[in-house]
Amino acid sequence: MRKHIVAGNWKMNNGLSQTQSLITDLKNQTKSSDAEVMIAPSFTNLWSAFESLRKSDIEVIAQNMHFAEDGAYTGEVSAGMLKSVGVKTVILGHSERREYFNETDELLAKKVDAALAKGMRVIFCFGEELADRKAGNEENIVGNQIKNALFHLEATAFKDIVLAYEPVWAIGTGETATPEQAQDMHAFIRKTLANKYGADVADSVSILYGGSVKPANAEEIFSKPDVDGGLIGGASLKAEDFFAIVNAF
Ligand SMILES: O=C(CO)COP(=O)(O)O
Repeated sequence: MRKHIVAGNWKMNNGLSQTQSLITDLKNQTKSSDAEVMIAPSFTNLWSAFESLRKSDIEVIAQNMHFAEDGAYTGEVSAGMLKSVGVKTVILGHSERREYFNETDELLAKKVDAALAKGMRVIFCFGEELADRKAGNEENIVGNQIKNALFHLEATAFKDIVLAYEPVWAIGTGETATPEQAQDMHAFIRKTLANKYGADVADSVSILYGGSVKPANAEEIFSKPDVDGGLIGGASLKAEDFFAIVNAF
């Protein structure tokens, strides 16, 4: 059985006191689904979030990392640093990193390798832009993003990989992929994995959908057979909304 996962990507939101109050609110929520729950606060709040959630089953994860072990990379954070504050999972390849920080497939391949080498789990994000979808080119774009950053890996590496399909046109826009569009793309992603690594690997990898998931649409999206969870932006900043989504499974 593939894992159901709901992860909140807080992006560049919440200072220390807001982080602590949101975590208090999260701890007051009741989980009634089998989904693994994760939150990704900013780097500055990882340690305090980890400490506050030590006894909870909400995992604290990071939004990004550098590929180098350490050294002269001003402003960057390594896998080792993340592990030193209890973080075991990192989001890589978010479209905002690709767009605003010029992260390429080639760079992301190095980051994936660095994270896996440290024994971390990776939530690897990708997705097409609106123009790609309008041109009917979305499968090509997504297929290449996956191949270029991940297909140098051995099959065994996929036990530590979670995929997140986030169509850029649906992020923060209020526009969601329809459940059918999400299902079609997730099925394509699984087929792409199966062609390279075989059905066993393809069937074992959780594929999350991200892009304007809200309490009102989560249940329908999560009901699709190849949608194994969600990567949630805006709606993860309110504990009640986030748990309504967690409990949509
Ligand atoms: O980018 C996202 C999660 O990583 C999605 O953001 P929204 O849920 O705000 O559209």
